[in-house]
Amino acid sequence: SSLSPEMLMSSVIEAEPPEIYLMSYLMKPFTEATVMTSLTTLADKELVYMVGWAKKIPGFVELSVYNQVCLLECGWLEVLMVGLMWRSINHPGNLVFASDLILNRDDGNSVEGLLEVFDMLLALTSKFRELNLQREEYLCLKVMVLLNSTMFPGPSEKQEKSESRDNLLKLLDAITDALVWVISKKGLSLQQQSARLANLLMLLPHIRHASNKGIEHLYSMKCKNIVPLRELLLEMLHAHTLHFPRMPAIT
Ligand SMILES: Cc1cc(O)cc2c1CC(c1ccc(O)cc1)=C2c1ccccc1
Repeated sequence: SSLSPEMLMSSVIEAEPPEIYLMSYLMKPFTEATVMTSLTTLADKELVYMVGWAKKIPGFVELSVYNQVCLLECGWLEVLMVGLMWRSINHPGNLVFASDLILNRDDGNSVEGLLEVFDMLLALTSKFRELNLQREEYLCLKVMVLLNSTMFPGPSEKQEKSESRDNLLKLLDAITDALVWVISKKGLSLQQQSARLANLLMLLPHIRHASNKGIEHLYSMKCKNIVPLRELLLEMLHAHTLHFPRMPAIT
């Protein structure tokens, strides 16, 4: 079923989760524990919405459950960070985790090791701003980081064609076509369109790098027992510490 870029785009716009609030006022001065606990509380709420969001991406639920789980376990922090950077795009120097949880660079100093990752996120957000990233481009990138978060083993010498892997490749092509279509609507020359596509795609390795640094840092926080991670987050974090993709006991 060939999905047109317009149809995929309208489904992705529809799928967007509502704005999340922290709903518990973070007292200054921030401590390691209060900052990390606030981020954890917020992320926990966002992760629940993220599963529903993913399932509204046309074709996602047609993937094998194993592939759906792998993509979410591998890409969840990249997806959260793309959303964070979008919310922060018009707030230079700040990270708008939520409208009631806005942290600046100095707040990153309150948690050991956090400043390094904050600076990556602030630099990436500045790049989004410089590029004048549009909402539909942002929505495509967010779907892309999820679908591109892990490679599935290609057809080895065995002839079995994993249908789910092919479906994922089709989905990646569809979201790429949607991004190309969104960029083509801006009236740029063909050369400028391909340059813009390249500029947007060149952000993906940096988003992955920030996510990997974030996972590392979050894991260090967990080991120091600074932040009470709820079971969902523990599972998501645990998946990154295992070797990917792990074979589940049951699919
Ligand atoms: C930079 C950094 C370092 C770190 O150790 C942890 C996190 C982050 C960012 C971040 C985050 C949270 C919500 C968002 O919407 C977007 C990013 C988290 C975080 C914290 C707890 C649970 C899950 C994720």
